[in-house]
Amino acid sequence: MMHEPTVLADDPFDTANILDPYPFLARLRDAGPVSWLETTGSYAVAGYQEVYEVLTDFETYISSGGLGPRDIRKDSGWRPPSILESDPPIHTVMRRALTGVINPGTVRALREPFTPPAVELTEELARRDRFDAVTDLAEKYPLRVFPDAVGIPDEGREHLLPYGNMVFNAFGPENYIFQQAFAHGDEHAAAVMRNCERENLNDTGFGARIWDRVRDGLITEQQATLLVRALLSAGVDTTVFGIGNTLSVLARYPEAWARLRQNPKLARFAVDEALRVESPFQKFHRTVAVDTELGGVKLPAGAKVLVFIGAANRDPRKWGDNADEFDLDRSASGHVAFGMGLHQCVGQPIARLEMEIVLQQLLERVATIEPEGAPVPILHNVLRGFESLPVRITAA
Ligand SMILES: O=C(O)c1ccc(-n2ccnc2)cc1
Repeated sequence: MMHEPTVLADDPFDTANILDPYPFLARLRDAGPVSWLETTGSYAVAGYQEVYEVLTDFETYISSGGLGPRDIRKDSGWRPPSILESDPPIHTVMRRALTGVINPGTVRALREPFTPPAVELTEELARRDRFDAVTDLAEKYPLRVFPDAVGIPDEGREHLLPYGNMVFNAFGPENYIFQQAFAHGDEHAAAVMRNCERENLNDTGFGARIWDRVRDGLITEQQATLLVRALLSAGVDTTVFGIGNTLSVLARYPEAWARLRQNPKLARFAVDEALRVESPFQKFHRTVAVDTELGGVKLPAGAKVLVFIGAANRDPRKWGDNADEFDLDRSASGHVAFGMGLHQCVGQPIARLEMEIVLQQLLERVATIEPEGAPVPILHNVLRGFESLPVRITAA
């Protein structure tokens, strides 16, 4: 039988709930399958089962309304819609172009060029007894390897992180975090957009391969530009936080670190379990396409649904009573840190490769790692990560 959603006055985008999200997320899961958030004027799903349902039913919960609180079909967003803000059939063509370029086969070849920068960075850090795992490593490594993989010029790379910060904060409300991210937005956007044009891309990177699909007649020139923009929008911040979050978790589990040093092949499982516990991409919206019901609650067409990835990844009904804990023996498969279904992250082979390489190189050179003081969480509307993560280490 149908019932009203639980109404919550909590603001998921206020400072307290951003800096320490998990108590609020537990309350949200316990409030019922679907809640109504008065502060954002959207429904909310935080349980694994309901999040899985929303992500996989892409015809009821659509993406062309945008991932933010506003329906960009009505008042067009701040830029042309991306693959992320598209539904079939437009999405199908763009996704096919991207999976032809980025897939486990093409990404496997990146292990060779992606490894030396991780060796350099970790060798330098292992000579110290303390460092900041975010500013000294997580923020540096992706910028050493990913722009070259896309094939963009050297100049202008300093705009990549700030631009990604804008893009992701735009999936939240236009609060002061959003305003700060957009402070020099035009400059960042112009620099990034220049590097999406074919003439500014080299002939060997992912960018050129995407433009090849224009020549094949699969996508238009504008779609090629938007796909390269997607890579540059998403390919840096997400992996910076993925690396930082993985290290923030592992630094708190010394026995897991010791086991990983004995068996570095477990790095892949450690990355998945860390992404489940501290998901970089915490939340985003979907838009209800047709009147529907979920968890006994009626959802009218046009409504926005805030999908709490980070809450689903810690749902005790899915993961058990120690869901908030890192457990190297848990199978984290099925976690939704990379989404699920039609829009599941096409960049995940690259993200996984970067996180595994950094972790494996650090494991080789660092015998023990532990937090040195409290990490500083970043104030961000939808990403979970740290501005600073001071650690103390002993060299191997
Ligand atoms: O086209 C864009 O702007 C865009 C595309 C993809 C992402 N994304 C988010 C998480 N993984 C990828 C973000 C932005």
